[in-house]
Amino acid sequence: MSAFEPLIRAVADFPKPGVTFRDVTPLLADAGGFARCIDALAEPWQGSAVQAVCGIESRGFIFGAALAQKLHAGFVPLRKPGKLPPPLVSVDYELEYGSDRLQARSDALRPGERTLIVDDVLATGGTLEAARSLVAQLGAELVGASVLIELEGLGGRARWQGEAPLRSLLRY
Ligand SMILES: O=P(O)(O)OC[C@H]1O[C@H](OP(=O)(O)OP(=O)(O)O)[C@H](O)[C@@H]1O
Ligand SMILES: Nc1ncnc2[nH]cnc12
Repeated sequence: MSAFEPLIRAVADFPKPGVTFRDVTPLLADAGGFARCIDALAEPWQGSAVQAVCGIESRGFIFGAALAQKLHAGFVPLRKPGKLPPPLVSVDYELEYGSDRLQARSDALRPGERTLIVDDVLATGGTLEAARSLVAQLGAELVGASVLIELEGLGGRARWQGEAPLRSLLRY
């Protein structure tokens, strides 16, 4: 078991019956655990010359911003609708419990900018695939994606398209 796995709380039947919610707030509240988690997320990308980290609203902002600092990269928020002013690029996607839209400023990434996508959880993979599509629309170079938690039963990895590696620290 990893050092920070005990800091993730499993909550049955949240936010709806049948879903086991993986709550990362105890991990965030633990200074040492959170620091070790960011170190572990950063480790595979240390030699990859990452220039921008895209974090997905909202829990992906927390891990993505800390990871961007660790990798000496900029941070780009990929946001839910109605949060960013135009001009924007947008992608619609399906969630484990609903549907949503992800947006970025149309000049958020430079063409060819070496970009890493970060989120807390990979479930059905719709969110991460939407983020990949936004990065492609912006003309950046996708280095890869990292998530803290991969829910293996939900098929998210199979939806991930292209050559860029997808890494997860914990799998359930
Ligand atoms: O792989 P998927 O099935 O697409 O699901 C994963 C996404 O679901 C959660 O986000 P949520 O929309 O609940 O937002 P939050 O981070 O604001 O809580 C999680 O933070 C991921 O972004
Ligand atoms: N089971 C889950 N736990 C936490 N975040 C999630 N996002 C999508 N599915 C989730």
